[in-house]
This record gives sequence, structure tokens and C-alpha cells, in this order.
Amino acid sequence: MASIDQSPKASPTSLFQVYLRLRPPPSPLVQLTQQSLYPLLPPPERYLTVEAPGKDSQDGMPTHITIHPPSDSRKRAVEKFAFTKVFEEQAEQLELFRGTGVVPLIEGVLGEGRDGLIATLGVTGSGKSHTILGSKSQRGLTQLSLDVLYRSLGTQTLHPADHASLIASLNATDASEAQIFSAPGFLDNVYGDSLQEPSRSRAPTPMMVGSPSRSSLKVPYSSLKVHHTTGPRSQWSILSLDAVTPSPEKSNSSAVNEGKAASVPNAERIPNHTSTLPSQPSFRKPLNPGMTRKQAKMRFGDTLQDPAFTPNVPKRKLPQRPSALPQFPDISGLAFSVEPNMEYAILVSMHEVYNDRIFDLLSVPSNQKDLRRRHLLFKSTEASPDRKVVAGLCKVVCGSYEEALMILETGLLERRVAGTGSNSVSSRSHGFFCVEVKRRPRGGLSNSWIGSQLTIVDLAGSERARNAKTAGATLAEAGKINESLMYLGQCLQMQSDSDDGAKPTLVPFRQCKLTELLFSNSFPSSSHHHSTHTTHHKNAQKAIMIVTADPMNEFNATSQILRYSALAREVTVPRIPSVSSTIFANTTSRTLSGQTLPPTVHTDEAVVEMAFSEIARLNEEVEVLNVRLTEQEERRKEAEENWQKAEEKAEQIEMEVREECWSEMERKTEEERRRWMGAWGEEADRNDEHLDRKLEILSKGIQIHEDPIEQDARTTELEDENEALRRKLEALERELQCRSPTKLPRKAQLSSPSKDFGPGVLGAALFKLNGMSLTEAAECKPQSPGKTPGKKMRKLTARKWDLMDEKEMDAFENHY
Ligand SMILES: Nc1ncnc2c1ncn2[C@@H]1O[C@H](COP(=O)(O)OP(=O)(O)OP(=O)(O)O)[C@@H](O)[C@H]1O
Repeated sequence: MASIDQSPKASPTSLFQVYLRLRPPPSPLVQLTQQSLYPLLPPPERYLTVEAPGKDSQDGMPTHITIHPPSDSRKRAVEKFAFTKVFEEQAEQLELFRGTGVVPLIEGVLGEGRDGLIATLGVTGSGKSHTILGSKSQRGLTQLSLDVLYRSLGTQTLHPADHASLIASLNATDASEAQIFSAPGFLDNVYGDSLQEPSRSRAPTPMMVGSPSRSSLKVPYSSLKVHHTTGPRSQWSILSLDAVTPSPEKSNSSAVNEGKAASVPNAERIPNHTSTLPSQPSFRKPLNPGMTRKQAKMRFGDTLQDPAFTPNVPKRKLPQRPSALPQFPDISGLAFSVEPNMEYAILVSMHEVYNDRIFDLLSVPSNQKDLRRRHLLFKSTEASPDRKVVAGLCKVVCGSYEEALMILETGLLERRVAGTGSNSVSSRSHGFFCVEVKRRPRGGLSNSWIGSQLTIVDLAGSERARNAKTAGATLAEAGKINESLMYLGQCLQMQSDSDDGAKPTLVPFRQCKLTELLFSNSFPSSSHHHSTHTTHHKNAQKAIMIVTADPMNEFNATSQILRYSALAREVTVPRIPSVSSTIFANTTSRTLSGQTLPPTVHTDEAVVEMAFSEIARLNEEVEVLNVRLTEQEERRKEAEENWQKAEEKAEQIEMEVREECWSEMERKTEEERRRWMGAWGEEADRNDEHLDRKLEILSKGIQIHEDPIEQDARTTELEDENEALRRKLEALERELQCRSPTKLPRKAQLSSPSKDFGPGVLGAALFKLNGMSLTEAAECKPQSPGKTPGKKMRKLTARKWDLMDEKEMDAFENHY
């Protein structure tokens, strides 16, 4: 650590400039209430002292504090801490805004193109949100920063309503796969007609302990049904929130239900004002009486899912409600000059880290599938290969300060908060508010946007379950919050160790989402600006950490945070007066007259005194070493716990990866099976088709081949006929033989047939047919000339037979 006596300056490698802000005690009324509630509790003791500013302190501001363990603590070590500056209880918001490095940070975002980050860290209830978001009378660093940004950019700020292609142009160059909307369109879809309505009665905004909790405000539609303890940041509610005051019991009991909130579909969260909360006026756009929740969801979703959506709302006609916001402190005199030949677009996005997961605070479900809030990834994208971004956020282009405030309020309504024993409106997540300032040359033709981002982080506070009196899901949340803050502490510890001159250590920022988001871009990188295809060197971000502490509360938790966030530290153990010195002090001789005489110098006594003082010194050293040892042991324990957690996490990741691989394999196998089944089916179909075609061909072929069958049948028929004729012939011959020889010339006639139709012709025909089958006849070749008649007859072909004309055949048949 840096020498504690010098005015601490963060080294160039520092991740943060660290400022300390002390929280003022609660108002007398609140103190009175607390005393009446817990009469046995001793009045809180102040354990923190602010050291007078040193000679070289900046602006005459103190830089060191000392903490003395309270009387009931067993610890004795007095610790002194150094910070860049210490802001005491009476410090106002403006003092903080001007005194911390916020103004140069904004200048860096506007001019140098350097990202800036402001974060608050502290025990729950120490004033982080108050610093970042302000109260109902004072603006916080967020509003003040926005005001300066818009004042500086003035008329060079582009508004989507004036530039039709603005959203498309921003969309084309956005590296974070964001959905970009215009503010009026976004707000119209969230609040609709209520934006145009005259302001309703403004609710008293509860803020202090004892006043109605955050839950008493009208809560957003997304949280009405499930978290009764959740609601908007009470201190600086913008819109007309007609407060309703749920009973504290309800608040407490439902706090337990908070963990379920994430898994409850938003459809269930749309308030049914007439049924579930009859006395509660609506906050989000009142649904049309005839519109079901589903329809309402669809309506919002349908319009918003188109990133290029340009709403049909009057140009820049926002409700007057932001004017009801605190205007103090006034910073109208503060503005930076920006490049005159440039035009600027301001994009606002919001997300939270809840249970180590990132959720968009501005997302509006675009369809039924999106009803559950999906967590987003912090990753490098195609357009941003060497810088990580939260991918898939909703970003809203805000043309004015008022629009930006409305968006901020909208996001805060979605943020998870709960009432705990330590803070009635305690943040249960780490909230990130991001303002991107993009610029391009004037003219609006170019898509070559470059820009930088200001991120404002309201961290959830660390808490002790015993003090916070949390249980169930809220306790589990607290566990996650404390774990992420512990990792943050380790990163900060590394910073102070390397500032101390120890060899530079790697900051272990990849241990959880919070530290990843905070530190990933804290180191220089070069990114390829995809629109221009040139390498754009991105400066490392500058960061400010404002540590908030209540000097009268939570000694252990506060000292722990101071220990790891301070830029330098010194431990001393107060001297206990030694026995000898006490004895010797009492041995001072007095005369009778009461005159004090110089003590008699006894050499032995001097030696003893020296010995005692040496013993005392050594004792003191031992004490300091003991303190260091205890700290080292704590660190070791912490490291061991981390190691164990890391191992468990590794195991869990391994299991998850295995399961993922397994399910991927199963999915692929199933896919492959389906593919094969499909291919198989197709093949089978093809086969069937093929078979059908074959059958068709076959059936056609069968028809063709029917001819020979018919021929066979015909042959058989003819053969039968032939047989019948032969029999008839034989019968005739027999008949002839039985006749008288006078009739023989007829036989001779038969052997020489004439051309007449008559027995001669018939005889010749019968003669021809006799002794030959048609088959044989068919086989016979045509008769060649010069052959014997006998031979001729044998070789009579069916063709020849066939050559008989029809008349002849008919005559022949009729004859027989
Ligand atoms: N500097 C301050 N001046 C006046 N009031 C303050 C100041 N700091 C804190 N408070 C009040 O203290 C209460 C708790 O503060 P706040 O909600 O900001 O705490 P927190 O650190 O954000 O707590 P958590 O981590 O639980 O969200 C609020 O009512 C707030 O108005």
C-alpha cells in the first residue's frame, strides 16, 4: 500500500480513484422511532474519525480516516485508511459531483472517446443509492451527469423523430446485437396514453426509514402480483405514483417470495387493477377495458419487436412529469464544448446483475415466448471481437434530458429491491445505467458512428443476515451479493497491493459477472470499428469508486469494506501504559510543602524502566503482528473458501458441460435418427413408386404377352376344330367305303378338286386337312415349286390356310 502519510494518489495502473462518503445520522424522528422500537439497544457509538487534511491534500479536503474499534469489540487495533478524498456527513450532492472525478469522466466520454465508470460500494443502507440516484429533493450523480451531457451537446443531439434513418443507422453499427428504439416509441409502449394524461396527484415519495417502504409505492406491472416488497426507487420517483401502503406483514412475507419472481411469466405480473388490487391506481398504461392481459402483452410485443419501429407519437411531446423532479442542485453553468462538425446520439440502456446473471431492465417481451426474463451474455461479438459487451440489450435513443430520465425511471421500476432489517428499500441486485454517446460527422449520411460510454453502477450493499434479518430467497440473494462483493474486494485488494509497489498482479476479475462487467474494459484494447473497417484504438476506461459508510453503524462490515477499498492503510495498536511507568509515575517525590522534586535517578530503576519500555514496544509489535496474522489467516480462509468454491464451480461447470454435451449428443442423435427415418421413408416411397412403375410396366407387358396366350387358345381351338373335322372326315370316309363301287368316281373327283364349291372342293379341303396338325402346318415353310403333291400337302402352312378369304372360309364352315 502507498505510504499512509502522503496524500494518496491512485497510480496510473489503478482501476479506480477511491472516494469515501460518510452518511449523516438519521433524522431525530427516525432515531426516536428506532429507540422506541429497540429500547435495549445501546445508542450507536461513532467509531470513525476523519483526520484533518494534510498539507498536500487536494482542495483542502481530508484524505484519511481512522477507525477505533467500539468499546464492545475485542479488537484493539486502530486502523488508518487513505482515500483520494473523504466527504464528510454534511457534504451535499453537488459537492460530491464536483469533488469526485465525475466531471472529468464526462469530459473524457465527450471528448477523448474514453469510457467512464462510476460505482458506489458500501454496506447496506450506507447511502449508495442516495449518492447515485438522489432523493426527492436532490438529484443524484446520474441525473447530474445526464444534465451535463445534454447541456454540452445542446442542439447537436439527434432525435429519431427528426432523423428518420437514425435508428436504422445506429442499428447497423451497433456492436452489441442490441434492439434500438426511440424514447417516445418505447415510452408510449410502456405507458401509452397515460403519458398524454394530465398529471395525477403526485404521491408523497417515501424515503426515510420509518416512512412507507418502497413497496408502498405503486409497483410496476412486472412486480405487482409477485413481489409486494419490490417497487421503484422511492427517493426520486418521477411519475405520478399514487401510493398505496401495504401492511408491513405483507411486505415481509412476500419478501420471501422474491426469488420466485424471476420465474414468473410477465403475463402473470400485469396488474389486474380491478381484481387483485382494487384500490391501487394503475401505474403502467391502463389496459383497455376489453383487452385481456394476453392481448395487452401481444400489443406491446408486436410494436416493439421491430427495431426500426417509429411510433406515431407527436414529436418530442413528452409529459411534463419530469419537470416535477428535483432540479437541485443546479448545474446550469457547467457544460463542455464539443466538436462543432459532429452530431451526437445518446443511447440509454439499463441492466442488473441478479444472482450472478445479467438481466435487461428495459426489455419488453416481444412475443409470448419471451414472457420470462431471459438473462443476457457478456461476451465479445462479431463486431466487437476484443471487447466484451452485454449482448442483446434494449437501447433507447433519448433526444433530451427528460426522455433519458423517463427511461431511467422505467428501468428502475424493474429493478429488484426489497425491505430488509437494515434498509427499508434495499437493492437486491447490482444496477447498471449506461449512457452511450455516439458521434458522427454532421450530415447524417454516414454510418461511421464512434463513441464511448458512461456507466453508472449502484451496487447492492453487503449485509449480515443477522442484522438484515433476511430469510428465504432474500437471504439467498444476500449470499450472492456478498459473494460478488467479496470477489470485488479481492480485485480492489490486488489494486492496492500493486500500488504498494508489490509486483503487479493480475486482477482476478473473471470470478463473477459483477467484476467481469466492472473490470473487463479497464485495460486498453484495439477494436476494429466494423463500419469503417479501420482499427480503432479504444482507451482504457476511467473509473471512480465512491465508498459510502455510516460511521455509527455496522463496524465489522464497514471496516472490512474500508480495508479492501482504501488506497493505503496503516495499523497501530494503542500503547497500554506499562506497569513500571505507572509505578514510577507514582514515586515522584513530593516535599512536605507539596513542592515536586525531580525524581531521584536510580541507575537500576532506569535500566528496569528501559527494559519495561522495550517490553512494551515489543508487546506493541506483537499486537500489530497479531493483527496482521489474524488478517492473513482471514485471507487464507477466504482463499481456501474461494478455492473450494472454485472447485465446486468447476465441478458444476463440468457437470453442466457434460450435461450440455450429453443433451447435444442426444439431440444430434435424435436429429440424425429423424434424418435417417426421413431418408428411409423417402427411400421406401421411392421403392414403392419404383415397384408401382414396374408393376405397371409388368401389367402392360402381360397385356402384350397375352397375344401368345390368345394364340395358344386359338391354336387349341383350331386343333379341336381340326380334330372334329378329322373325325367327321373319317366318318365320311367310312361312310363312303360302305357305299357301292358306282359311287367311286366321287372319290376320284375328290382327288382332283375343281374350283367349284361342292363336294369336290370339300373333298380337297378334307384331304388337305387329313393327317396334319395345324401346329405342324404352322411350322411348315412355304411350298417350293416342283415338289410332289404329297409333300405339298404336308407342307401346307397355316398361313396358306389363313390365306383363304373370308367368303371361302364361311362357305367351308357352312358346308360342314
Ligand atoms: N448523504 C445522505 N443524506 C441524506 N440521507 C441519506 C444519505 N445517505 C443515505 N441517506 C438515507 O439513508 C437511507 C438508505 O440509503 P440508501 O438506500 O441510499 O442505501 P444503500 O446503500 O443504497 O442501501 P442498499 O445497499 O440496501 O440498497 C435512505 O433513506 C437515504 O435517503
